[in-house]
Amino acid sequence: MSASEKARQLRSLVRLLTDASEIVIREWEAEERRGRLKHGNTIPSRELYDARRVIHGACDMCADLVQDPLSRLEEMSHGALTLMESLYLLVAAGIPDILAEVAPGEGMSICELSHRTNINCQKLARVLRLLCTKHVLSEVRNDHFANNRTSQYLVHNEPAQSLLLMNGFGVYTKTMDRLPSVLMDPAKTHATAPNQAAFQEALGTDLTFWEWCEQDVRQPDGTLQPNSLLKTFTSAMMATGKLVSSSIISDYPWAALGPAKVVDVGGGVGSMCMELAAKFPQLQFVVEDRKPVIEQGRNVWASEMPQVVQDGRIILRVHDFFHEQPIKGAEVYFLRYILHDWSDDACVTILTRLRDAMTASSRILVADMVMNTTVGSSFLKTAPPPLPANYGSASIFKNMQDLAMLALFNGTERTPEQLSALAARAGLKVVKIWECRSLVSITEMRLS
Ligand SMILES: C[S@@+](CC[C@H](N)C(=O)[O-])C[C@H]1O[C@@H](n2cnc3c(N)ncnc32)[C@H](O)[C@@H]1O
Repeated sequence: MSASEKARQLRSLVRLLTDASEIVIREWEAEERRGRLKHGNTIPSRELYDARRVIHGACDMCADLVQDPLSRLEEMSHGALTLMESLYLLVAAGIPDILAEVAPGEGMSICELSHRTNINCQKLARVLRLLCTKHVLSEVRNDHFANNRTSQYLVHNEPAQSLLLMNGFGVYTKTMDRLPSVLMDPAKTHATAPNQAAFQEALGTDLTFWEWCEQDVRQPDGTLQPNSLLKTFTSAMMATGKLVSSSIISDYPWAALGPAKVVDVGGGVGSMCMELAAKFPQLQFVVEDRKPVIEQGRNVWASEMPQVVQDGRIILRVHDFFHEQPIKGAEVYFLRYILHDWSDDACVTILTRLRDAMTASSRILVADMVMNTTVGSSFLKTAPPPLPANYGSASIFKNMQDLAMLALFNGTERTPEQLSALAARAGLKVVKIWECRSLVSITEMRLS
């Protein structure tokens, strides 16, 4: 790229940053006038949502433009694992909760933190300083650390803490470590089965991730106990679900469905339906999943939403989504975080079972990440140039999740075109992609 091209690009990015920043500042001021404190997971306006994406993508593109390529590559190559493990240590040692005991302006001395966590003082300081450099924590004066806006979010927040613990668990790091060798192995590179992924190579098992998680683990005293990863995973799913559920509720016209039946296929314990039930009293729900999950779900609903159970608005039933769908003609068949776990052929079977149960007024709502490429898609909003069509780094988490699905299950996050192709193979058509103000969008499918 010539000097003048680089200059043009840098100036354009800075203009984007300036304009988007003004939008963010206006929204902050409006919030302050309304006297409400905004937390990270409330729903932003469309304008604010897009401005955030622009700032995120443009900052990284500016860095790419001005940074030396080798230092950038070196930073990325070291960065992910080091950051992941530092975040893991932060949470595993309980540091955000400990720091919540002191005034943010004062902070806590590293000696006190070392005493409370039993971690060597100098070594702990180095880990915390890496997180300060990444703006996750603050060093308010020499050797004194305090929570900031980001680490404060973790304080006594078990689901959010579980998310960071889960990623730092050996299972995930070992699995990602085996991904390159599995992709380069001619015998394994084309595998699509959920028990022939990097996960099986890493853990030396033939079981799928789900089966492995549900196996009891022998303890040092010889007793068998449930795998602790399962509990952490369920809690982490709650944190991820919470991040996206408000946008799923706000960005699809649920109220217009009236007294409709929603079948949550592979619905887990039914956490999404709980949120919908609280908001839309006319809706009726069926949550379907595997037996151990449904048993857990019955307890959760009895304690959290007993009135909905008594009113007969919720049915929890054991159902394998590869078999005939027994609830015929429901208005909505909802699939959140299901298709991304499975290969195309498996997804076509899941969708075909639903197609066979649908009538003209039924729809399938797929709530998954919808991937955009840097080149763009006619189904999705395109970022302003010179950003790539998918807003660049603002979408990087989607690509990371996509590779996590590949490594764990041979699963995939899909583009609109790939979702349309799946729908067509199952005798369905995509009628609309509802772009939600979160990482997950809703793809609506009808009978074709
Ligand atoms: C990633 S979780 C998503 C759960 C829920 N939809 C949500 O958004 O919280 C995938 C779910 O699929 C369920 N599942 C896996 N295989 C299944 C099958 N063959 N039939 C029904 N449910 C299945 C799992 O038990 C799990 O609850």
